[in-house]
Parts: sequence; C-alpha cells; structure tokens
Amino acid sequence: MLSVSEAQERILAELIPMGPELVPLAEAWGRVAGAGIAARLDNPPADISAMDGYAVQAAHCRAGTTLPVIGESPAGHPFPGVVTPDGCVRIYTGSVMPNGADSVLIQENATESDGRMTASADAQAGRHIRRRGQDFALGQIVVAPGRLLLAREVGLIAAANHAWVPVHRKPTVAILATGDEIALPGETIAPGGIANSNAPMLAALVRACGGTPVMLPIARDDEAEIARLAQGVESADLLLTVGGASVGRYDLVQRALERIGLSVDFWKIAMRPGKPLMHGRIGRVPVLGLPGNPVAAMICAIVFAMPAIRVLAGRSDPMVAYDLATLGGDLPANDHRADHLRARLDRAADGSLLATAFPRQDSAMLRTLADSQALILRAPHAPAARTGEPCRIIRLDTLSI
Ligand SMILES: Nc1nc2c(c(=O)[nH]1)N[C@H]1C(S)=C(S)[C@@H](COP(=O)(O)OP(=O)(O)OC[C@H]3O[C@@H](n4cnc5c(N)ncnc54)[C@H](O)[C@@H]3O)O[C@H]1N2
Ligand code: MOO
Repeated sequence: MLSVSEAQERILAELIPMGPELVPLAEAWGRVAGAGIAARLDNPPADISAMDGYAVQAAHCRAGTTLPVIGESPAGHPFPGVVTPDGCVRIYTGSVMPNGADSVLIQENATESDGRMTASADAQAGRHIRRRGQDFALGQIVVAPGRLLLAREVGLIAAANHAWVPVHRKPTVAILATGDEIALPGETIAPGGIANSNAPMLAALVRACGGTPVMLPIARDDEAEIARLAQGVESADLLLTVGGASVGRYDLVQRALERIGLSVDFWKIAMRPGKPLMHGRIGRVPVLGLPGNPVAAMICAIVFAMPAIRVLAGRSDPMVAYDLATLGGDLPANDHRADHLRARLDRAADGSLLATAFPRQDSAMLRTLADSQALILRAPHAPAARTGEPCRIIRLDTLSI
C-alpha cells in the first residue's frame, strides 16, 4: 500500500491552478493573488512627520532656542517654502516634511507664543521622520503570486494604490455522497438510515480552502445512478465522492465511475483512518474517492483534499502544516498504517502544547473529531511512546475547519 506522502505527491502532481480574474479590492479577502502585485507609489510617498510638533534644522534648535514659526504643514497641505536655520514650521503626524528641515521637535518639548517657538530640549537630526519609500517603493512586488489574501494583505494592496486585484478563479468542487442509507439532515430517518454528515462537512472544508462546493444529489447504491449523477463532472475542477470506497458488495463507486471514463491512479493507502482512499481522473477532472466513515472522510479531506484544493486555488503554500507538541498520555506501538489520532490540546505550565489522544478512536465518532484541536501523527511502526515525549501534530484549531 502507498504511503501518505507518496499519495499526496501523486494527487498534487498533475493539478493545474485555476486561471485569473480581477476582483474589486473589497472582495479580495480569502482569495489568492493571481499575479505579483506591484506598488504603484512609494510608501510613504514623501518624507513624513511621525509626530505633532515643529519641523526644524536640528543643528540650530537646542534647548532654549527660540525660532519664528514661519508657516504650517497640515496633513494633505504641504508647506511650500523652505525651513532655514532661523525658522521652524508647525507640523503634524502624517504631514509632509518641509524642504530644509531635518528633524521634528515634538510639541511636548516646545512652547509657542506670539508666533515664536521656544525649545525645551535639543532636536536630533532625523528624529520622528518616516522616510519616503521606507515601507515599500514604487514598482516593488508587495504581494507575491500564490499568496493568500487576508485582512493585512488587503490593507497592503490598498496602500499600494490598487482598486482591483488579480486573483485565481475559485475551483468548483463537486461532492457526491453515496449510500442507500443516507438521508438529508433534518429528514425523518428511516430504520437503518443515517443523516448525510459527510457532504455538508466536506462542503464547509471546500469553502475553507478557497473553493466553491457543489453538493450533488445523494446517489443510491446503484452503479447506473452513481454514474448518472457524476456525469456532469466535466464542469467541475475536482470531484470528491464519499462512501462506497471499500470492499463490500455495495461499494460501487469505482466501478460506477469507470463507466464514465474513470482511470484509477491508486486505491488504498497505509493510513488510519482512510485506508480505502481512491485517486483517479475522469477526463481532465481529478477524482478523490473518500471513505464513508465520517472521520475517515474528513481526515482524508484534510490530508489530501485540502492541499489539492489549495493548489487549484493557486496557493503557493498548499500543504497542511505539521507542528510539534508534547504527549499528554502514553501511546501504544503503531502497526503499518500512518495513524491520525484525534486529540485534545492543552497548554503546559511553560506555554508549550500538550496533545492528549482521546481514548476511543472509532472512525465514525464525529463528536470526538469536532472536539479535537489536533491530530497526533503516528508513523508506520512507531514504537510505544510515553507521556512527555515529543510528537508531531496537525493543528485542527487553526485551519478554519
Ligand atoms: N472487510 C473490510 N471491510 C472494511 C474495510 C476493509 O478493508 N475490509 N475497510 C474499512 C474501512 S477502513 C473503512 S473507512 C470503511 C469505508 O467504507 P466505504 O467507503 O465503503 O463506506 P460505506 O460502507 O459507504 O460507509 C461506511 C460508514 O460510513 C457511513 N456513511 C457513509 N456515507 C456517509 C455520509 N455521507 N454521511 C454520514 N455517514 C456516512 C455509512 O453509513 C457507514 O456506517 O469500510 C470498512 N470496511
Ligand atoms: O478509514 Mo477506516 O476505518 O480506517 O475508517
């Protein structure tokens, strides 16, 4: 069976990021930069005062010096003249420094009366001045292509004087849940039935990765029906199926999709939960066949679908990050499958993260998954581990899922 990292490589290998579109800056949050975004001006655009006070020549403004106030430089209205050794200009935070001045004496160190300012401290050359271009300069790329645009990037792009932003189009991700027992959440559930938790959960994950989910109708355990519902998939950028992935008589997804041209890349990986994961392609559309057990479906989605959707969405950093924590409980030796243990995260007294696996790790227990802040990663054949030893984790509490 394939390892988790081999499976990730094969899934990501052939994905092509979505093409570009322009969106208004106000719509850019959560999107991915589709091109390098260059500054359209210097920031600050001129030497600017960082404080309220007086623009002076430092060499001629010592404690006790009195200088005439020859003018004012309010923000947005630069002083047109020049500051000479025997004068000063009233200035404010955000005002352009007048020519000739090399320092700002803050007003707490000055008194003004009858148009004259008297300093109570020495001015220092260069003090309280924000230099032109010290944040970024005209033409510099301030946001690289592939960067996720959050509030800070939106502010930066605005400061760089753009009203429109080139982004990648959002990938459309079709979600096909299968199974005779699956009912819509809220419906009366027939004996033997179960509410469709997987499709809405996966749809939410797709959104968190920057994609647009499309929930197809639930397919019964019938090859022809599964094939028919998946038929329109050419208009999507990724197909996620869920359920019917294993070896039972009614696990029909692979055979059904082969009817509409599925070519299988791999099926089954050395992972728990998630062993029956399938990867393939229908025409140009990549397909991930997720197992039906909800926790297995979600963990496969985190480990494989998240990076895949992020690649399609244009992200240059698609992988889900691993972190280090300390084990909050003992763990037994692992078998040949890479394990992903649902775990609580706490802070130790020194501030470090403590990860404690829940005692029951059944792959149908969604409440345990929802109450987990992390997955503890156990490598194939990892020996037993003791409380206090280091462990690798995937943090769930920082993924917006
Ligand atoms: N003899 C074997 N049996 C199983 C094996 C195996 O290797 N040999 N693998 C097991 C593993 S591991 C998993 S995971 C499951 C995966 O099975 P399927 O992908 O075929 O999933 P189903 O049989 O369709 O469903 C499993 C379970 O999940 C429930 N389910 C399915 N879809 C949904 C949904 N949309 N929302 C909520 N719950 C759903 C379903 O009712 C079942 O309870 O196979 C093991 N078996
Ligand atoms: O993927 Mo399955 O049991 O390993 O849930």
